[in-house]
Amino acid sequence: TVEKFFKLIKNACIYAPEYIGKRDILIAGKTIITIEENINFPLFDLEIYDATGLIAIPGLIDPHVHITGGGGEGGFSTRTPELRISDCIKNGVTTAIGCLGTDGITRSLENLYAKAKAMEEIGISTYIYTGSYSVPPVTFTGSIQKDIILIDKVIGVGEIAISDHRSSQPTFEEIVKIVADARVGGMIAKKPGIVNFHVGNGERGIEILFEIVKRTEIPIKHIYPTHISRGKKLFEQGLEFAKLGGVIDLTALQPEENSEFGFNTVDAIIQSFDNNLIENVTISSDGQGSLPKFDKNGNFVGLGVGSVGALLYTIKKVVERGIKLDETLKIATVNTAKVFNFSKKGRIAKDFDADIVFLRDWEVVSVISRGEFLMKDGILKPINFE
Ligand SMILES: CC(C)C[C@H](NC(=O)C[C@H](N)C(=O)O)C(=O)O
Ligand SMILES: [Zn+2]
Ligand SMILES: [Zn+2]
Repeated sequence: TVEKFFKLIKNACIYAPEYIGKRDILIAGKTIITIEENINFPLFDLEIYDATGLIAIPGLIDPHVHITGGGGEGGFSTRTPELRISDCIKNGVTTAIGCLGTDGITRSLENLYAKAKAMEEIGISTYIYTGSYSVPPVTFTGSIQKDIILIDKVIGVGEIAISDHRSSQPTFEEIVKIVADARVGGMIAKKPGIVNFHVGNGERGIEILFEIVKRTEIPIKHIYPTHISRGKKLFEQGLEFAKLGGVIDLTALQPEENSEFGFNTVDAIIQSFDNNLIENVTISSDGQGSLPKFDKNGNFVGLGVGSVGALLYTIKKVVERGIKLDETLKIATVNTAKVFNFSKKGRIAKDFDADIVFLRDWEVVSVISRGEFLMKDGILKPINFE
């Protein structure tokens, strides 16, 4: 079916993320052109979608996804599967940033780039980090600045591992040069130049990141640490980082994880609200990344694999704890868009990309990405081999 240029969404209950109530939305091509109480355009050859009874939220932005798979920390048979693009659509993720992890040898940046382009061909907006866990980072061109300046999808470096037994044990000098290169490369290419740091369970936590802020002229916005809710002490450090104006990324609670065991991302998000720091918090899924799994007593029981469904699942869990949906949505929409200067993403608003997810009781019913239905009333757009 050929997509109509004009689409009229009728009577959606909109969380933009702020709650604006029942509205009609007119879409032209990839863009939202107006949102009003009642839009009647009988003149145009347009598609009308009746969203009565549905909640509309902005397409979710997932800033850390192992789109070509990751893992391998338990040997070759523990290398995790690459992302199924339909998983993004079914879970309301319309923008994703791809990364490599521990294994920067059998996983390649070229493959990461190709997968990001595949997702884009289907209709998901994608970007990638150059590098992987290790320092010096693996690159396309041999230079971080060249990668950022010459390869359009590269918007920064990540996930660079610190305070982790699997890191390269990078020195301050090595780390600060990566952030410096990301900043200058980003300036020249008009990109955010973000360094996404993987923070492990090590005692040092994000000490080295505070040092960069303290000892150099580099603005804190280039430093974007993730997994910050993996431990209580690290999260407390994270709140201090947020108080300096930094943004901390929390790995979302995975759909099969219960939020009752120990300190977890839902607790961390609630605590961020209580400290009035929610504007400085985002969540990411670590989708297709390997996740150490623990049983109800916290014993390691093997490796799980992250799911992009963790974003919506975490938002639901936070709302069930009493935080309003319009507040909670920020951590996977506008806050994330701000980190990366995505000026047209993260909001249901005039002139923004038409990235809209329709929910009924937390079930994703329909997804529009860049003005195109990728799923309509439960029916997915055909995706090769999926
Ligand atoms: C935050 C915790 C739970 C998961 C986290 N995952 C990764 O960093 C990705 C993984 N190493 C891969 O390369 O696929 C971890 O292992 O620490
Ligand atoms: Zn990681
Ligand atoms: Zn990861």
